[in-house]
Amino acid sequence: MQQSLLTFEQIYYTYPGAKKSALNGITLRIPQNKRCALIGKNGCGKTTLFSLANGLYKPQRGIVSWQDKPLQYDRKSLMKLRQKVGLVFQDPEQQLVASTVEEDISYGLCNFGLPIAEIQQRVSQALVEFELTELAERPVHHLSLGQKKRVSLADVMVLRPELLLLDEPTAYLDRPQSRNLMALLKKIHDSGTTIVMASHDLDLVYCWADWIFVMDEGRLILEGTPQDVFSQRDILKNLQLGLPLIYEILINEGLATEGTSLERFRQKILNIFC
Ligand SMILES: Nc1ncnc2c1ncn2[C@@H]1O[C@H](COP(=O)(O)OP(=O)(O)OP(=O)(O)O)[C@@H](O)[C@H]1O
Repeated sequence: MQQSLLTFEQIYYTYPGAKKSALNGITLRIPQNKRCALIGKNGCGKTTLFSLANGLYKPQRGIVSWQDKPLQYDRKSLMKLRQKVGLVFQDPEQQLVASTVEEDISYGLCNFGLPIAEIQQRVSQALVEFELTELAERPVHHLSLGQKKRVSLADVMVLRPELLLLDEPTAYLDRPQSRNLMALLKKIHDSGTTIVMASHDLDLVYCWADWIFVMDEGRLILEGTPQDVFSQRDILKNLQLGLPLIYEILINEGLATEGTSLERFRQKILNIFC
């Protein structure tokens, strides 16, 4: 059986003062080394689940475990967890804290108390990897949104997490920036990092993910390979999610049939776009 990195078991979470719970007994296992996508309507609980994954919130009921060990919520344990589970928020403004790009990338490493030489080495490497060297001295509030998103990803990746959670990473990015981001994610995944991406872009999800979770009203409704999930048209229609346009064209136009020929098309598209 595939090893799980992070496990949510029967998780319930209600925001303070809210009438309805955001998570309603969700059980979900994040498999190691996969490119996972989390999809679902606005407000179904994706961001909340991410916030529980790195201990930002604590469930009122249920257990979140890292490699089968229940999370501990004391400061030291949470620091350790956040080195392993990196969360990149949808809005980079929520993440950027320092005045310059270089300082921002070093912020987390300083918090973790790493030796200065190692901090400098990791920051220089991140500046190169994320093509931020020319922006190193720039104030973060002078950057474009796409540049801010790149910095927020660098902030997290510099800590070398084993699991990377990305909330709507391509939201507001233009096409070239989205493609650059996907190229970066490929490198990150190839280096052994498990990725979970919450996204409303079903075409991107269809091409990129090798495992998909479908949520609704704080629960997991479906999970599986892109083929497994998108062949469940009726369930997806009831959830008002629809299908990826690429998938619909391939099937409706008779260009591919569900099964191996469809998977071949998917792999081809993946090679072109991601
Ligand atoms: N800080 C908060 N206080 C109270 N309720 C909240 C808060 N944040 C989210 N919620 C509610 O919790 C539910 C789940 O929200 P969440 O942001 O997790 O959904 P989501 O799937 O990420 O949505 P989206 O696709 O729009 O980003 C929603 O009903 C939302 O209104």
